[in-house]
Amino acid sequence: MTAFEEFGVLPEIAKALDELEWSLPTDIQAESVPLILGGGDVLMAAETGSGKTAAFCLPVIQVVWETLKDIQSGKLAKTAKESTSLPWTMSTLDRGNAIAVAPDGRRVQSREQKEWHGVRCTRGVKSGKWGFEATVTDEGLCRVGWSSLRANLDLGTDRLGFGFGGTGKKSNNKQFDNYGEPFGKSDVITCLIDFDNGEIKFLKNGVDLGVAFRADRNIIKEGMFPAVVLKNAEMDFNFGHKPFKHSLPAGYNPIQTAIDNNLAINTNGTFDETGQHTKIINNAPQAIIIEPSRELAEQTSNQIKNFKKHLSDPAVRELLVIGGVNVKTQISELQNVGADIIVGTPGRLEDLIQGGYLSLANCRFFILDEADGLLKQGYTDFIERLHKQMPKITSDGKRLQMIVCSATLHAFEVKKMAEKLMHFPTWVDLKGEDAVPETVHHVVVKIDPQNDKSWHRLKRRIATDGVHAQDNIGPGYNSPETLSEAVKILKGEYCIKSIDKHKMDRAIIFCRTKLDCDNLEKYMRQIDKNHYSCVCLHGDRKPNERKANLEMFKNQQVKFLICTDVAARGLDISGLPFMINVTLPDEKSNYVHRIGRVGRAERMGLAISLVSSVPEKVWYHGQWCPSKGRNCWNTELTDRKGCCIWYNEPQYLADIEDHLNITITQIGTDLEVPQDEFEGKVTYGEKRKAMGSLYENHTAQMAPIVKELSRLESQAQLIYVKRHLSKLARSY
Ligand SMILES: Nc1ncnc2c1ncn2[C@@H]1O[C@H](COP(=O)(O)OP(=O)(O)OP(=O)(O)O)[C@@H](O)[C@H]1O
Repeated sequence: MTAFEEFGVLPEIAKALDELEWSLPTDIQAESVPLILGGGDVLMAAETGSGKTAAFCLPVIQVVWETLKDIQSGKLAKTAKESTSLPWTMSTLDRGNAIAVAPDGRRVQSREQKEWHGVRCTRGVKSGKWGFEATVTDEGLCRVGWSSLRANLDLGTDRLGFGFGGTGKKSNNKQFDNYGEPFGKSDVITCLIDFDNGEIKFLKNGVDLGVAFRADRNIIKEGMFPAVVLKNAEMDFNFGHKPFKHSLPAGYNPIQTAIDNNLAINTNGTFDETGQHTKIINNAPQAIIIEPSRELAEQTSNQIKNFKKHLSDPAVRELLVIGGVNVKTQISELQNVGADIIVGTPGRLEDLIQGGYLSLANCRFFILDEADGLLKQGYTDFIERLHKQMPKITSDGKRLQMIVCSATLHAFEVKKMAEKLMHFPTWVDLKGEDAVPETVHHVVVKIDPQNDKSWHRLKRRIATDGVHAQDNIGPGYNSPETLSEAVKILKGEYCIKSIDKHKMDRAIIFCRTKLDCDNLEKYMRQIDKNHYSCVCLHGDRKPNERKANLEMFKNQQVKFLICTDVAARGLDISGLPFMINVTLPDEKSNYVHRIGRVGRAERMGLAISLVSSVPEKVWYHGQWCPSKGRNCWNTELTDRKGCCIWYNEPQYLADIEDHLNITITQIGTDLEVPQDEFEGKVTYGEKRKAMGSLYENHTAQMAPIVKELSRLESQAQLIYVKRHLSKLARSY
């Protein structure tokens, strides 16, 4: 049995992992895989390169395959029917689409903040005197009571439903009147119905609040069912499966004891109407994985292909849905071949869903990779819209699982979203804060045009972004504009110097703008197109070119990949030894992601950031820029409706250090990187050799101590034996 199988992974998937020479799960995989297989919502925070992709892909593929297998064998239809026909639980069929019912059917939760969502019980009563208890288990708004099967799920808004709300109002047919008193978290509401007198009343924590409704007998005789409607709230129900907290008034019985003529069955929602999970529908996948960039989506999709390759009968169908690819091909694939797992970017996913080509009706896994990045890019509404359309409980009684991951998950936006959308989520958080892996050596070098005046006399230099084209600048000036231009020129030089100094033959280089990338690409090619062979990856390059460039870099046909933050997250380039930040990212979390392109899968990596010591005036084209940056020459500052800002890099560096709670090593302009005090000399791109040698050292260091301990141990034993013997001698 492989180590992965011990964590519950199917042998067929474990075989694929074995072929990839993955012998052990990484820490994040060991913690997350069992949680996801067990049905939980998970927030997965772990360093870059720690194997998060497999941590969610493996269990998702497995559950999807097992579900397909059950559907194929007809087992699912049977279990689904059994689970929803459980007596005296809240129904998974007769409920609003944003209300979750816990697996035992007795706790319900809605995280929808703007709308009410209701649910009814699987059983009801049509004569006699009955009661049940509902306990408020979380803050929020709730209304609980009785309704007939024909009533609106928004309890109390039509003639057929009778509710008592937390604000201290009773309601029927949209008429809200004061009743009893308000209730909230931890309060227990007993709901009572007396068919003989047509009375409905409530107790709060055992105190009788009096008759709330005298109901029309013609209505209640159809059968009345326990019902609740929630707005961002949670309630727990006891129909009599355990002792009530407060005894029922005389003459009333626990509703669960109703039988025969007293009993009514909830027939709302049948499998033929809603139970799509019992059949395979081509365009209704079981899992949606959202990635922030096309490259990352493609990478995840490739990983899935690798992991599932030995799963057959039925095969798991996965589909990549990204922009830049013909949409008609994707639609035809969805309609004709179908997909069980979809990996996509937000734009194209939205198009397919809006167009009705992709249905979320069977979705049971909603996965946000690089979740903080997606939220910061403004996809909050999109994510909420999709979540709203997904059933919170599938008709076979399984809960929608949401999995959210990133190396920088400790962001306000993520916590807010988790509170709103996730149900009882577990944080798998290996460090408790955003952190840089030990395998990444990251340093900064200060670029100071006042100290390093080499920019005065350069014969050949990088083309700059043109921000100072209209300014009076030059070596004779000492203006901020001159220094800003000088920094841009010097950064080109230091980038080349870094490559030469560390004999880099493979590196990813991050620039702030697409224009900066293009300029650096031209400059490197101009110096020596073979020695500095390079390609660009940024949003202005055509999808095919982006793809081809990344492939060329991965296959080592070119040495350098120059990119914007579009490539900051997630890209996994095997054994990449070096990265250079020509400018620090505007968004501090992206520092962690950018430098995390090296030092992955236990290989060592070096990240050098060039940080200007003076302010640099740079482009900043906002929504207001009519050309969105193309050929824009508005060098006014943004507060004057222009398209430039003064970039304060030392401040960005301080923010990053503050966020990571570290001081990043500063190296001199000779770019010499000090040896690591533990690792000694490191070969970047290689696995940590230190593991072996350090261990040997460690053994040598420990040897005299172990010897001394062993001497003391035998001395202690001798003393004990001597004492024991002399004691024995004395007793005889
Ligand atoms: N159990 C394992 N054994 C060996 N290699 C692994 C294992 N798990 C993952 N890897 C490899 O580690 C590398 C990093 O994995 P992955 O891309 O999933 O990292 P990540 O945590 O998602 O990083 P990022 O935060 O940068 O997206 C990949 O090359 C992957 O193939």
